[in-house]
Amino acid sequence: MDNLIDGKAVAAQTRDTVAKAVAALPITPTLAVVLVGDDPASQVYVRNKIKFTEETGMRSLEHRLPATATQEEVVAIVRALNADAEVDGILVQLPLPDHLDSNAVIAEIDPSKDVDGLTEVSAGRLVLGQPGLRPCTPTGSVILAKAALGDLTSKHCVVLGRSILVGKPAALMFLEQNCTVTIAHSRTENLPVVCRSADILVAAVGRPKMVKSEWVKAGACVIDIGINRVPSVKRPGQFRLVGDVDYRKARSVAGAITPVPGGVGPMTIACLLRNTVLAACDRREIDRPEILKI
Ligand SMILES: Nc1nc2c(c(=O)[nH]1)N[C@@H](CN(C=O)c1ccc(C(=O)N[C@@H](CCC(=O)O)C(=O)O)cc1)CN2
Repeated sequence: MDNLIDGKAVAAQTRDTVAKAVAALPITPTLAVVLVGDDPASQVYVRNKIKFTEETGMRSLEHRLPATATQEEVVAIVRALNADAEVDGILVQLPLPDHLDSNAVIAEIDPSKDVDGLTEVSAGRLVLGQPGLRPCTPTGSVILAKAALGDLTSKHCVVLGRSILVGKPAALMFLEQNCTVTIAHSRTENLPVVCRSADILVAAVGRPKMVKSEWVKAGACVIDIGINRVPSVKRPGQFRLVGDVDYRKARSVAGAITPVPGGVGPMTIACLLRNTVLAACDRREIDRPEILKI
């Protein structure tokens, strides 16, 4: 059954489009990445962010701080990057070590360089329907849904999850695509019934395989944002990645579905690159490249 939405392939296409947009610009956008501590997954993500930034023709700067870094030290780096006219985008890799206040660090980022779309200004622009920098994972989810369905106008989109980082912005971004949006969550009554009413079901709850195949309407498009590490049965002592959807069974019901891994995850980095170009254009009063429109 060919109903898999290939996030790796769409991410590669998105990076190609970003590279074309960069090649046509009169400037070279610069992304600064801040990594605090030595979380192994964060190190991999940051390595890939830097690699793809450079592969798409942009410049990257990397700032690494030890896990013992103080709030003041992290904030000082962000402030220095805010003041550096060469820097177009600032990304602070999350999660930060527990003793640091992530919200306070994010609040320091100059909104014009907020390529993660996480500052209050970016969130406010999204709510108000104003142009701005949208969060990367929700953007990737919209691009994948469009890759499967084309125009999303009038589709009923159910977003399962209401986190500030993913669920809420995803709901608003599907609304921007003229979907009729329902936000569902752990206290929603008849959750399976609500989910089964969706043309597009976006799962962002962070609970492994919570969404069962019976929750999926026949032919629906399922976007699984969950990336959960669970113990591997085949390889004791090791972990494997699963989404929020029971993929194997849901795949036989859905019209289109993203896998985990290989679905929304790779789009997160591709959309970060896209945001870096958009931030560079906005800051330098260059029109946003038409080919980067969603
Ligand atoms: N500042 C940010 N921090 C974090 C973000 C973010 O968007 N901004 N998101 C995640 C981590 N993340 C990017 O930073 C990210 C997560 C997952 C993937 C990805 O491609 N996942 C693969 C599987 C990779 C694996 O084997 O572990 C997949 O799903 O196929 C890319 C980026 C939290 N922090």
